[in-house]
Amino acid sequence: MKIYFCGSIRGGRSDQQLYQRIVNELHRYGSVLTEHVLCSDWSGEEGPAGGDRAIHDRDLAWLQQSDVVVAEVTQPSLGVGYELGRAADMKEKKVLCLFRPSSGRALSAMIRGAADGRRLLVVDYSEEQLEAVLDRFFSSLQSV
Ligand SMILES: O=c1[nH]c(=O)n([C@H]2C[C@H](O)[C@@H](COP(=O)(O)O)O2)cc1CO
Repeated sequence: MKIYFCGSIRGGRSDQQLYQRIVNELHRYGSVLTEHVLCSDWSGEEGPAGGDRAIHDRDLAWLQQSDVVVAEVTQPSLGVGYELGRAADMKEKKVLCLFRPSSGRALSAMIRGAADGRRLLVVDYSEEQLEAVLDRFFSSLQSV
């Protein structure tokens, strides 16, 4: 299973340690195409030659190839919102958005309002529930 993980980079890195935990968990279910989201530099990766254009084109190709998309959406990020919008337009792409209400933020209506309970899910969770939430999501894929 190819998993495309989305998390904020230039949108802000305050959840970086949580992204690490999520990616570690995701390894139990498949290969994670976007490990570089864990990069420590807020401005993004050192980057492939070709700069932002190359990052965009490479990521969209990975998004196409992926079986599922898992996004941590608590830290608002233009890039993550864009990836989710593109994924929503890809037929039969399963998308899980993870949001922590304890952040005190309100998730964009354009993400929460896109949830259809089937192909695109938004799950409100707390960090202690992470493993159980992922387990439920990936088990539900097997039963499809
Ligand atoms: O260097 C990068 N590499 C990269 O793959 N991305 C992608 C993956 C992340 O899920 C998302 C983060 O977007 P943003 O940087 O706008 O927060 O965009 C974003 C950047 C920097 O914008």
